[in-house]
Amino acid sequence: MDILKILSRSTKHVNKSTREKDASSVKLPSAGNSSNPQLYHDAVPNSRGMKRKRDAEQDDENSREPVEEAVNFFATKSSAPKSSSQHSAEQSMKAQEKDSTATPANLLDEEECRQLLRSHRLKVTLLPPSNTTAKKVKKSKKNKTTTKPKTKDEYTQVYPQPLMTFRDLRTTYGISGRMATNLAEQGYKIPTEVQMGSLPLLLKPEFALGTSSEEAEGAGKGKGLDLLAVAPTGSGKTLAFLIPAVNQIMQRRRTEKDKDEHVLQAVVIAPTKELASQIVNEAKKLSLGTGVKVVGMRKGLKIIGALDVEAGAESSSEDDEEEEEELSKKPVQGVAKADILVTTPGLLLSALSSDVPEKHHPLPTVQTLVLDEADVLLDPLFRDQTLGIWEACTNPDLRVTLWSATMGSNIEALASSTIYSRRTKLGIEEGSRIVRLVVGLKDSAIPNITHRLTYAATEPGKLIALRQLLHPTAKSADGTLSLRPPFLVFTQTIPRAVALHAELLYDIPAEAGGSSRIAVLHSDLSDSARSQVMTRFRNGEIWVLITTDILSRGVDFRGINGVVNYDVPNSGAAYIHRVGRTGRAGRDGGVAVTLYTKEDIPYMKNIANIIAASEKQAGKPASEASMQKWLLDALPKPSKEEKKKLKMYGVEARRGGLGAGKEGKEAKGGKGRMQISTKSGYERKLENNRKGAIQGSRRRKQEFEREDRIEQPAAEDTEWGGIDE
Ligand SMILES: Nc1ncnc2c1ncn2[C@@H]1O[C@H](COP(=O)(O)OP(=O)(O)OP(=O)(O)O)[C@@H](O)[C@H]1O
Repeated sequence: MDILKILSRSTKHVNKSTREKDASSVKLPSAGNSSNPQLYHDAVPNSRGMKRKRDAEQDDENSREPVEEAVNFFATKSSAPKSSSQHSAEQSMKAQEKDSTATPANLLDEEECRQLLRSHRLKVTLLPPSNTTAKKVKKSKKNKTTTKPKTKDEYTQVYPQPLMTFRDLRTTYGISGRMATNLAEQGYKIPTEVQMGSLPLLLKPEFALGTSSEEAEGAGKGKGLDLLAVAPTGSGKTLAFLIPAVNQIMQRRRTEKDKDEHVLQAVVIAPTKELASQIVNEAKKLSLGTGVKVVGMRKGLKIIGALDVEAGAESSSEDDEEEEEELSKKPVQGVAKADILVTTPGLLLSALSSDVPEKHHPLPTVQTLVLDEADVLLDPLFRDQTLGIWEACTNPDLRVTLWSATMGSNIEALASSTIYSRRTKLGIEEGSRIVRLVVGLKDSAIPNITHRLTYAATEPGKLIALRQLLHPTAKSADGTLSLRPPFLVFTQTIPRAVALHAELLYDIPAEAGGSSRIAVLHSDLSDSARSQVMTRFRNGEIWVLITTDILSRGVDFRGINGVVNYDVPNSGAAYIHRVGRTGRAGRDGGVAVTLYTKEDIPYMKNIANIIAASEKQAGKPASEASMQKWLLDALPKPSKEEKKKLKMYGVEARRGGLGAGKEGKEAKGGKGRMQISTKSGYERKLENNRKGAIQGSRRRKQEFEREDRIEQPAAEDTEWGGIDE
């Protein structure tokens, strides 16, 4: 099944010709248009006739931007005419291929930057320089009210130099030749919007902000900047934070005597092991041959570079050696001598815990702290752990970058108050500026996904609907709907994921791989089982992966065709992240199906609004919108309390296994497997084998009849017909 190989995100370098050959053989829809990973190319006229326009329905702060009348903010990349930026990116790419003599890019004037950033829907603002934010947040805690840090109007918009091509990283921003080669070998040519906006700022802030307003001072004068970046799912945020991290380490090495010593300089935190291990792979590919060492945190790993909290003395290299020697006698523990450490918050914090209660070993050498999926990391579930690590980073030159496709104003407020209060604690008088970068419509799904809401009267009805997606040849209530594998199915709880897996286990006939094609992944599985499932899914051995929100964030399966929300997500943000597992890096054709019953109706408004906004972004005419206005208007608006409850506990009827009501309640909190079928698993297996045999015999007959006319492919190359459209 070579079509499924594109799921892989391996650590191997891919030879260009092989990659092109693979890509051309790929027929999957979401592997379609990926020649340009950018999402937006709004046309920007040359005339300077500015006019303020406010879109009443776009109640996001992006709508406050002055926009030029001719800019079509809802144009899709396919329908929008090629903008100057797109032309220049393509031209630069061609020039890069032809001409290897590198000259630095010219500094664009502010108006040019403004136009380019606008055409890619990039908005960059400086957060207020004072510590007003911190004060307000503290006050709000006391009064138990939520206060926004400052009004949006008080943020200052700036227009940094955009990155037009990856070649400029070498010629203008000074990354090493080896890293530039690694990027080229991975096939990266045109930067995505978030890379376009953030890389100049993080690599050379003084250059990037050189032509910008006076407000940019400070950030541009050697104090650097901290960054909050909000950019769509699958838009390349990983590279955007890894390139500056690796570059900073290489710069230090160039100037230091002991070039080969590994000093922990960057920590990347991600909420799940799966995401952390994916980031490790990406970082390794990027730093291949640079001498930069990337380590993924594991249980029992001791961090070299952490100070002893009681002794308060910095570990000398002698101490390190003794420590290492000591630890080498204990096989359970390892020692992380790394330049970059990638970790989940709990793992690192427990490695830093000391005998002094509430005190952690500090990490004084860390100068870059990256929070990937920052809104989750600063959400109550992980907040204390993340802030604990942040506090342990005591280096006065620490720069923090926060990344996500969704970031509420409460998270922004918490991030900036933490930056300011940390400064006060460390006695840093004047620090870096906090920059916020937003790509596209904030908190919206990417515009190239097709969304479907499918109503089922009852819980078993959802199972029928899911089977119809699996077997679209069967008579379907929605005949237009079909989903090609591979796809992900999200449930609300672990018991429901387990039960659904058991229910569907024998749905794929043995001749197509049978039960091995369907798998389940959740946090109750062992680490090795989880990573095995991930590998099999990436290799295309698994076609349908049933999971919980554990895979909703950050995980990148390149060729995934669809996402099924078997259970509605617990929040609008959860919807955006779940469906964002498809249609990545600008690929078209991803489908997101959400099944719902009457129990879910009170919570559908949020999702419906996101779908409507995303379709509007994609330029879909109202007549073709999957969210018809009458449905949007008819859905009840959940109260704040209901939203909070939903986020914390999910839909009540689904807190247990597949059965609702009493059955569900019994399974609440339990890990038991529940089934809604009246037949035993064995009976269902026999029945499915029988069905598979009948289907197989029918197909063999058809194939036999066709044999005279066409050349028959080898048996192992044929796909199981049940899943095809
Ligand atoms: N400039 C680029 N050109 C082509 N592909 C790219 C580019 N940058 C990143 N990609 C690819 O895009 C995919 C998504 O990237 P990444 O996982 O970093 O997205 P993300 O923004 O972190 O998404 P999420 O919000 O879901 O975590 C990856 O397969 C990556 O290799």
